[in-house]
Amino acid sequence: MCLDNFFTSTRSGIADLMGHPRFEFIRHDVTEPFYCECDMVYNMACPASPVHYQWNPIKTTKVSVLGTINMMGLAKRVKARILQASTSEIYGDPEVTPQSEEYWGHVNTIGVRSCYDEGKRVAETLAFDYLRSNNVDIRVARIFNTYGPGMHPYDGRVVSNFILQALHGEDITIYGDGSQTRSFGYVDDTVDGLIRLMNQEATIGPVNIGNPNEFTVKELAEMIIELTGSKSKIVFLPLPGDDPKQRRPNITRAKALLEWEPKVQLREGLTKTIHYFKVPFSETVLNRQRADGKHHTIDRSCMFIMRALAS
Ligand SMILES: O=C(O)[C@H]1O[C@H](OP(=O)(O)OP(=O)(O)OC[C@H]2O[C@@H](n3ccc(=O)[nH]c3=O)[C@H](O)[C@@H]2O)[C@H](O)[C@@H](O)[C@@H]1O
Repeated sequence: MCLDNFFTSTRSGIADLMGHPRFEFIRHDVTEPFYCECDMVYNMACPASPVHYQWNPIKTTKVSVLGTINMMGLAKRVKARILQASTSEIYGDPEVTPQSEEYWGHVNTIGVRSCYDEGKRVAETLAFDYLRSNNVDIRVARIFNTYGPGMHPYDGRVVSNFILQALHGEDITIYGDGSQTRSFGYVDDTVDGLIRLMNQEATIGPVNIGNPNEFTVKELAEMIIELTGSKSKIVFLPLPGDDPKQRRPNITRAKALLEWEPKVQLREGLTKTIHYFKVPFSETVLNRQRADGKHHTIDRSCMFIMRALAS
């Protein structure tokens, strides 16, 4: 069963699953309670791109707070195991590197990113309080900068922005001087890590799920220009408020307890992602529709809103 309100996604993302006998889609916003029978809940709900989550920051906080309360309540009622998707952003602008799960973070409570960072921190607190108060069977994953095929072209995050700019021959927009670092995790590795965390008994978390290989944003831009063979030029724009200077996971816990580590490194992952973006978005959707012989409504207005938000 999949719940989504399509705030940052489109129907095309699940088009190939529609009609599958073991897949059920329900349009729902997790800030409202939800009732069903289930064994496991993955609470992944929340806009994750800074452009999206800052667009309606109060709603972003509501998703992390009310949404987590509603999903924890569901897990409590039906005695389901629940995995809460947390984020590297709970470490804020970290003063230690790499970031291990013991680090409490360095977060601005009143900045433009606080709705997401503090919202996700409260979501972790709620998960552990539901465990302590109601014995809910929780798992908490801290996900680091995931990218890959399936991303919305106008997601607004750095990987999709740079690839689209490179493919269209537009300027590559580096915010700041490009010396800030990120550690990019390929989507298949992230999904594998989340499923392993859900399906084991050794730890409830929090567990960092990310690739410890760290790159500057400028290195990322140069790699994407090289892999696409683009003639795009790099331009430098102002750095957004509270943008973290460095981010790199310590994954000792995931290695030891989940026997997990990333398999796909950045160059390979980017190559697959570039290939995905080379097929025009609408064509990808149409191909999927042709493949399963069904017609699915494409929420085109969403694409245009995303483009406006990202610009
Ligand atoms: O994935 C994570 O661990 C978390 O961090 C991300 O935040 P951020 O790392 O800032 O994500 P991006 O928007 O992709 O930015 C990465 C870096 O690239 C820079 N950037 C972004 C976009 C762009 O066009 N140019 C550019 O230089 C940003 O300023 C930032 O320094 C997102 O908030 C979440 O997806 C997530 O929870």
